[in-house]
Amino acid sequence: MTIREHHYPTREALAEALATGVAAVLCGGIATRGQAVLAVSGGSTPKLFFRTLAKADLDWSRVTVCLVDERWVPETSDRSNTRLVRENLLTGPAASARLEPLFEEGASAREAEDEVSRRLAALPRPFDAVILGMGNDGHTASFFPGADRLAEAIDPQAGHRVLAIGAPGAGEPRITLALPFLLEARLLALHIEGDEKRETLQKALADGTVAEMPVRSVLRAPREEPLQVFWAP
Ligand SMILES: O=C(O)[C@H](O)[C@@H](O)[C@H](O)[C@H](O)COP(=O)(O)O
Repeated sequence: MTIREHHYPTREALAEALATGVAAVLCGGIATRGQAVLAVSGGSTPKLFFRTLAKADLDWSRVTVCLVDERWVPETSDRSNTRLVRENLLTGPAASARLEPLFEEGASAREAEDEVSRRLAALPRPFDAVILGMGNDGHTASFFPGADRLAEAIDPQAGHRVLAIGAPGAGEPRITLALPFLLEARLLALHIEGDEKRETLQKALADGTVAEMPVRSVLRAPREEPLQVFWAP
């Protein structure tokens, strides 16, 4: 896939630009099919982007937000990506968006997989926008090096929408959208910040295996539309 890099002098400028781009895509989805779906990543990077996007002037009641991946912890945990989205994105005008969480109380990630998959099946496809993050170990979504179900998660033939996944570097068990589902998105973006992540991306773009740096499964995927990389120092 073609990679288009957008560099900004500050994280604030990046957040403004990414929020403007995502809001435009969501407006387009609402205009053409009456609703829009946005899948976002968790972790520490997206907070400022979420707070900026939350102020966008669009009909949020027609937007569904879901996560690219989730750590299998309840929303009371400060590791919960759902909590991060609720507290930073679903605020102000965006509070009227619908949240489709990946977590199910009282079940393991593996037990909840079918039910979460059924809930996701009810969402319009392709998603309007998918915003990925990346770790310095070369993971994106919950496609971690050494993950127990990495092959299934990135295999277009496996037929998963979502799957439970575990890896030594992942902390708690996780659930992640599968690669083919992510690749369908109208806007596919990778949001990274700092010199270390820029170097990680350069390394991922060079030769090497997908198992070693699973973000390569995205970078090397056959997709006509480019991957939009947003970076700031
Ligand atoms: O739940 C998560 O951990 C993610 O969705 C994950 O894929 C994230 O995007 C990267 O780990 C980057 O995380 P940071 O922004 O914290 O560096």
